[in-house]
Amino acid sequence: TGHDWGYGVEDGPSLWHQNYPIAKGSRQSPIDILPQTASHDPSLGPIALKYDQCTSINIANNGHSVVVEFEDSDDRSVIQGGPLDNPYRLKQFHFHWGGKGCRGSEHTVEGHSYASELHLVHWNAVKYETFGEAATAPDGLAVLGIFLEGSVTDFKSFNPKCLLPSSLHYWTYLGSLTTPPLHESVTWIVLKEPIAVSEKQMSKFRMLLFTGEEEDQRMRMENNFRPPQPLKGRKVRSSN
Ligand SMILES: NS(=O)(=O)/N=C1/NCCO1
Ligand SMILES: [Zn+2]
Repeated sequence: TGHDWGYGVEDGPSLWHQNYPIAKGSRQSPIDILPQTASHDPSLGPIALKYDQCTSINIANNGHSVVVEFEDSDDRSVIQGGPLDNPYRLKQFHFHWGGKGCRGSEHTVEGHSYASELHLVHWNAVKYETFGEAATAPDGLAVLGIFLEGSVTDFKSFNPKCLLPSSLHYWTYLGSLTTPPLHESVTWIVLKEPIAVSEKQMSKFRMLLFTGEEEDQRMRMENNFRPPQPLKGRKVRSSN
């Protein structure tokens, strides 16, 4: 029941193509970002985040991550500017992390992984009626990726505004969802500066459980990240 995919040996990222052939597509995510190769594009303006009136609805363990859902019936929480032609509405945020140490992020920077990666998922409500419809359109989604690295500071609350680093410099490229159905509908915006989370907070993520096939099979939820995918000729652009 539930999803036909996971991060284990029997259902992990290398097998997803069996049920989701687009896994071998031409704009898959995540990728390994090479800062020297990213072309600096002066036409790329700053990204603007309006999360002040954000209204979270719930926080849930969906078996693959911990997800915080938002009210998306109006434009109270949007991202715009940068590579985006329209404002995109905040739908949810979730995390990917590793079992220990500094593996756990999905995007990597010159092969360097971070302990975790936060994804703020937004959809183009100007062009599409629902998140589901936007999720299958090439310009339907915009995901803001933020690296988390272990540090001794304590973790702030879940208000996305206070989760942001001081600099909003970013890399951007056209990619996909990193979890099935892997739709190639995402404009990725990955911030260059990581935010610091405490080891205590990281250990809390690691305590979240995957739901096993049999409810009594409580498997540990960790290493819920897809490895980098082929660039296939795509260009990664850099804000200033
Ligand atoms: N890891 S990801 O690309 O943000 N994947 C998803 N799936 C549903 C919403 O975001
Ligand atoms: Zn994600």
